[in-house]
Amino acid sequence: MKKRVYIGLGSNCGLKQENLAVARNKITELEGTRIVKSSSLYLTAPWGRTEQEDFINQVIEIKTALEPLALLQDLQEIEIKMGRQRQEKWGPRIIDLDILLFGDEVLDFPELKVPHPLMRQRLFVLVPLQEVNAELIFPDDGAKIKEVLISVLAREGNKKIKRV
Ligand SMILES: Nc1ncnc2c1ncn2[C@@H]1O[C@H](COP(=O)(O)OP(=O)(O)OP(=O)(O)O)[C@@H](O)[C@H]1O
Ligand SMILES: Nc1nc2c(c(=O)[nH]1)N=C(CO)CN2
Repeated sequence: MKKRVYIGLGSNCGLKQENLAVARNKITELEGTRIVKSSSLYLTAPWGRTEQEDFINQVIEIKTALEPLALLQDLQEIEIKMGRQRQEKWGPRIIDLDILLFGDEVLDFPELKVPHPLMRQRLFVLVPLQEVNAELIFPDDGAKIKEVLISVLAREGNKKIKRV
C-alpha cells in the first residue's frame, strides 16, 4: 500500500529555485514514487541561524511504496549527489529534504523522527503545508494544521515568508 508522505524542501545556496526543481525531478525517479501536489515556492527568512541567506522553501505531497527508512536514505542520497557538503546544524545548504509526515505514522528511530520534531514551530513548513492540505491533522496529537499555523502566526507574524 502506497503511503501519502509530505516532504519539506529548502535551499539557500546557488540557484535556489533550480535546486528545488532538480530535487523534485530526482524524487519522481525514486521507486514506486510520484508527486501528487506541490505548494508554491516561498522566500523565507532564515530560521534558527539568522546570519545566512534567505531560503526558498516548498512542501510536496508524494505517494510512495518505499518504507520510511528507505525513503530517508534515498532523500539523503539526493542531497549528497546534489553536492550538499557542510552538515553544520541549521547552516546554509544547496538542498535540504525533510520528511514531515509519513501517512498516519508516528516514528521514533534514532535517525528518523516523524512528525518532524520542529515542523510545528516553522512557518516555512506550516504555510506551504497548509496550502497543499488545509484539512491536515497531526497523527500524534490530533492537532489541526490551521490551528497550529494560527498560533505560530500570532507569535511571529507572517512578515518573514513571501510567496514567489
Ligand atoms: N523527519 C526527518 N526528516 C529528515 N531527517 C530527519 C528526520 N528526523 C530525523 N532526521 C535526522 O536528522 C539528521 C540531520 O538532518 P539535517 O542535516 O537535514 O538537519 P538540519 O537540516 O540541520 O536540521 P533540521 O533537522 O532541524 O531541519 C539526518 O541525518 C536524519 O537522520
Ligand atoms: N527559512 C528557513 N530557515 C531554515 C531552513 C529552511 O529550510 N528555511 N532550514 C534550516 C535547516 O534545517 C534552518 N533554517
